[in-house]
Amino acid sequence: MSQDKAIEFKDVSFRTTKVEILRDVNWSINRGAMAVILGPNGCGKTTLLRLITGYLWPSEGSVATLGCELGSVDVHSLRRRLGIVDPSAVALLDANMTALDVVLTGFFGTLTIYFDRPTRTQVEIARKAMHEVGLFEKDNQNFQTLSTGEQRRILLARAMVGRPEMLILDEACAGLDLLSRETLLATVWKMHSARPDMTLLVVTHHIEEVLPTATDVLLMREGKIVGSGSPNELLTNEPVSKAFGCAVEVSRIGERWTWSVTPEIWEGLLSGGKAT
Ligand SMILES: Nc1ncnc2c1ncn2[C@@H]1O[C@H](COP(=O)(O)OP(=O)(O)OP(=O)(O)O)[C@@H](O)[C@H]1O
Repeated sequence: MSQDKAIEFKDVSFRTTKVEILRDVNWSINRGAMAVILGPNGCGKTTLLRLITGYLWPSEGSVATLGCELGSVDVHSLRRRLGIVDPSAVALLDANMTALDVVLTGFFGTLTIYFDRPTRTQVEIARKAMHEVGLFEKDNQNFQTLSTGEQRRILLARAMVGRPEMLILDEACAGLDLLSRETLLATVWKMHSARPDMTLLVVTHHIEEVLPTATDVLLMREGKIVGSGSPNELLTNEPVSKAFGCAVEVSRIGERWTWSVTPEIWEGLLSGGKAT
């Protein structure tokens, strides 16, 4: 285990009593990295994240997050060093909160603000975070009435108030239109540029969400690593097609990646046959 590493998986397998979900995962990223875990539905991304955040325990091997090995660390104090943007949390938030209240819950790791009394300094920090995500003037608006794109940026501000050493985006762009997605990505990119020591981990199944300055990519399929390396090495037709189980054309346009699938493989997809 190295203190320079933000994440370190060594020979990790994870299984329930019935199924093996991850097998032989060896992967590490340095602190300050901008990393992406990319893979299709069901490849094990959420399970990897639960191991990183200490909600699950490896069946074999070891997992270290921010230099702390699971098993020899208080996971609650570890989680305070992480900022997590998880859109599925929206459904769990107290419905009566303003946007500012939601940002303030980031200090307490809670889903409501009514049992906590934020200090004046915390309110100031929360307002600054709202400013940084471009939503300063929405402080008093009920969170549930914000657009989905605005809600995501508020969740980002919530994740940032505790000055996390690692920011984790868990499918943070899911359900966003192009402009909302790009606004969120641009905000995250700017935040990371202003905090080069902060590690950024983006978990996604969309190649378009790989940021221009990403340093590391982990490609997953069916609980196993298809490849890990730099975006230039990994984001090419062969490894991406292997990970996603169909023939994909990957293109780099400027500093971004995009992909497409030609209708020639549709027949194979519809008949449940070969799609590659
Ligand atoms: N508790 C469990 N019991 C049985 N199978 C499980 C359990 N948890 C996850 N799985 C299975 O493990 C595989 C990986 O699940 P996981 O949620 O990690 O994938 P994912 O890559 O995050 O998927 P998605 O992108 O759809 O969220 C899936 O096939 C899932 O059905």
